[in-house]
Amino acid sequence: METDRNARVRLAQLQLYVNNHINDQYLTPVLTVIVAALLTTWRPLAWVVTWAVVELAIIATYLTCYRRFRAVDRQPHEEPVWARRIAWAHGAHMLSWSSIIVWGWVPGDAANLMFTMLVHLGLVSATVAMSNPHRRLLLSDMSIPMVALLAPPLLSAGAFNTGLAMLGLFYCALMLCVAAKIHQTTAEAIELRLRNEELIARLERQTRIDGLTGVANRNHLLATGNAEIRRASRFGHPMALLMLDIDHFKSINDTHGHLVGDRVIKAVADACALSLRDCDCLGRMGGEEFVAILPETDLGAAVAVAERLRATVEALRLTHEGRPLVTTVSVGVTVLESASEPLANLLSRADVAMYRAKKRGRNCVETEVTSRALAWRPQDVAATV
Ligand SMILES: Nc1nc2c(ncn2[C@@H]2O[C@H](COP(=O)(O)OP(=O)(O)OP(=O)(O)O)[C@@H](O)[C@H]2O)c(=O)[nH]1
Repeated sequence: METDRNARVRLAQLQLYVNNHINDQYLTPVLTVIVAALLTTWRPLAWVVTWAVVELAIIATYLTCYRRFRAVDRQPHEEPVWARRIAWAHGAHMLSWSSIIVWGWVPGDAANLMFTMLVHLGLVSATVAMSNPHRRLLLSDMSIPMVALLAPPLLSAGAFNTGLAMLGLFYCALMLCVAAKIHQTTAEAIELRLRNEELIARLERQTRIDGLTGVANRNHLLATGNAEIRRASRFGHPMALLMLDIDHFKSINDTHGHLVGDRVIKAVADACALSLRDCDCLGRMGGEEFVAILPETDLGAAVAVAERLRATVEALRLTHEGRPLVTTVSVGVTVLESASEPLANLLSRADVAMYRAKKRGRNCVETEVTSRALAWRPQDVAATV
């Protein structure tokens, strides 16, 4: 979990880095042209044009890499791969700019030296400002312009050049401290955000899920039921509702204790949830009573589902201390009978049916529909909406 969160923090740092750099598409081509124009003062036009063309191609490559990164659904374990790709793509850009030193610098020409140093001061500053979120990228981006900033004055003798090298060194040290601080702050902020997101997701889950069984709780079940009624009414589709109650549950509690009773409730919920479709919603109404909302299901299909659930629970072979726990359910079935019918009506009909099943001897399925159900056809609604 902790390793996963670390990978997610680094992934978020990569995201920040890419977001920071995505506007390079407007800035870097313009800067390339301006710097190239200035370089023509010292170097032959053909060299400068070649450099500018190569640099523009490198910019296009790393921007493509960023766009891909933003377009895909990234998983935490892929972070090192993306970090490497992005570091290479942007590192090439930094190398290209730093190459100005190799061929653009004219030894002994102070104005030219100041120009190349200024370019690299700018690169180091921008790198700190934009690359700080991610250690790997900071390294790949910063080390090249830093070397390029310090190398030229060091290569020339004299107090002036030594002074410039010292200044450059001081500036780089300062920027490294600033980068470390920003890195720490952003990492903390990202980690806090991720923890908050996890917490919110857990809280949201808790408001929907029944703590004992893991199926929907009463509130979520009722909300889903109402939403499914609206959808079924709007499109004129059928919808069914089942009510399941564990038989003689009180005697399980009384004989084996509440903890065993809880285990039985959980086992029944698990078995029923596994037997339903993904689009169905199984919820615990309370105690040992469950309700299943079945979208796109007419009465015949709903009875078949109810029978399947009943048989599934009957087939459970639960034991406690070597003794079998006989577990069965009685199921009441009903369907949506008219457009926008209140959920309470369906619950009440399913309840009536379920109690009829109890009276019939339990471990069976009963249905309850009123005569209006026979008159109402789903397609009538579809034709009028
Ligand atoms: N272990 C446990 N027991 C619960 C829970 N909620 C309700 N109960 C108990 O479940 C029992 C339900 O019993 P009754 O409603 O009388 O029904 P029954 O014994 O299942 O009998 P029939 O429904 O008529 O088959 C009661 O004793 C409740 O205290 C729970 O979350 N865990």
